[in-house]
Amino acid sequence: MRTLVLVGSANFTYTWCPLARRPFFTLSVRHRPKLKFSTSSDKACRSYIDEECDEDFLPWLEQKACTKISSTLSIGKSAHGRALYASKPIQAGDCILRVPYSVQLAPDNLPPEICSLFGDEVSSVSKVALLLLHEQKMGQKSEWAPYIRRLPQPFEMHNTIFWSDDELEMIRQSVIYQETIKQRNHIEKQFMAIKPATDQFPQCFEDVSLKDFAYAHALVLWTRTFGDDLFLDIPVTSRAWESSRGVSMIPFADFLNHDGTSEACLMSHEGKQLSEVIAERDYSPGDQVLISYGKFSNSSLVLDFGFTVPYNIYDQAQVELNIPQHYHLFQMKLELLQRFKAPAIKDVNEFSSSEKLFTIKEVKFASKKGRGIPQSFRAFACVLCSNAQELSDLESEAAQSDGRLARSPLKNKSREIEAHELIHSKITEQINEYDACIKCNLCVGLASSCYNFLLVAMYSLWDHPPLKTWLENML
Ligand SMILES: C[S@@+](CC[C@H](N)C(=O)[O-])C[C@H]1O[C@@H](n2cnc3c(N)ncnc32)[C@H](O)[C@@H]1O
Repeated sequence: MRTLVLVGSANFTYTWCPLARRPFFTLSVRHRPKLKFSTSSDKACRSYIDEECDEDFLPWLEQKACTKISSTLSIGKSAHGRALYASKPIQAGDCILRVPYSVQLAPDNLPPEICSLFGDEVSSVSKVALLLLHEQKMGQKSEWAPYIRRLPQPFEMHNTIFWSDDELEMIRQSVIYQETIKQRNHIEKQFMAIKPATDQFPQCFEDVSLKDFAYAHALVLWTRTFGDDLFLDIPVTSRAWESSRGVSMIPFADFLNHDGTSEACLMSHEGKQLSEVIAERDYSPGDQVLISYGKFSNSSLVLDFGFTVPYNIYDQAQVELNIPQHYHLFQMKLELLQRFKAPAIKDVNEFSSSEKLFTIKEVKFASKKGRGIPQSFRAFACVLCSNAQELSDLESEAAQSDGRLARSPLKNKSREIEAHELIHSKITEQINEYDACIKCNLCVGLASSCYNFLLVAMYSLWDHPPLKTWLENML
């Protein structure tokens, strides 16, 4: 088994925008934590505290909000940057923080005279990104200065859009590569769309380059839609969450780090006009409080947040299966697959869907839950391996049942085995590609997590009883 290494710890460079490097948030001075070496009994649980941040940030925010935001959390330093720690005992069910909408940064905070110049093509993410740039330009005069100067510096962000071309080359065979290129193109288009408006306000946006905008945009990002009154705030990238006001940055709450296994998350109450976190377990003073940003695979995490986690239960891999033109009965197979297309299954980690791209994810052995090898993947392979008579049998069987191909095992067992051998060879091919990445010793975290879930997916084939012995011999 391979060792997992966090991608976020690698030393990435920024070569996407060939522009002069300068700090994005010029106000930003990330202070080293002043560690307390108290002789009192609270020494152990206060040594993590970031005094500079803890002593003035929350009082400033509470004064601005005219309400208490948290009485049980302190701002501290962790291996993953700033973090929130329990400063008092917390019990499961306690509300640990409440941030009113009035102190969240949303598109409607942007001056209306600027906002009115934007067309529909300018996303709310871009508007919040511009708001950050605007506040940054105002420096100490900004009413958000204490927040703005604590936002990460470019060198602290490892989202794949900031990877160099060489670094991206290492993940060329992964979907993250295409998604990264898509994100870069999207940001460039958004930058072109806002430019005519920002050019009219040189006092606010003079010298704002594509690179500056890209960093601000990466701090905010993609939107999702939610229900009515109470809903989950899903972070749309490293610091922003979505609410009815659109994408918003939620000061203080955005010091919370991610644990994919945590049940706690940031929730928004439309009625109460606030976002809050309820503790899902007890905490002792000094414990770091983590929430889940969502059910994200490592691919999603590295793309949108710039980090991966060592063992990610939401990891999945996408494997492509094509019908080569020279294949026996090519046209017939193509038509059959198009006519009986499996319904698209979408989830938060699926970047792009194609009838030829199949998502495989980990299955739970004991309960036999989980999707493992998707039925549509097996069906595709069955069609590829079938002769004319078998294709016609598959067609009438699908027409008579729920319209899905190859729902039951093929009558010809050796044909079924052949289909699974095809799946096996495709997965092996992909494992070998990732293996090449691992050997290059640069993209270890990402590649090895893909390797693990591909292996697990192969094990899921064991659920097909006739193939169990064959697979046992193979593995
Ligand atoms: C919402 S912010 C959390 C506060 C952040 N640590 C800070 O210094 O301000 C999200 C960022 O924190 C870092 N982060 C959060 N959870 C992490 C984890 N489990 N592993 C590594 N980095 C993490 C990543 O850089 C991520 O983009």
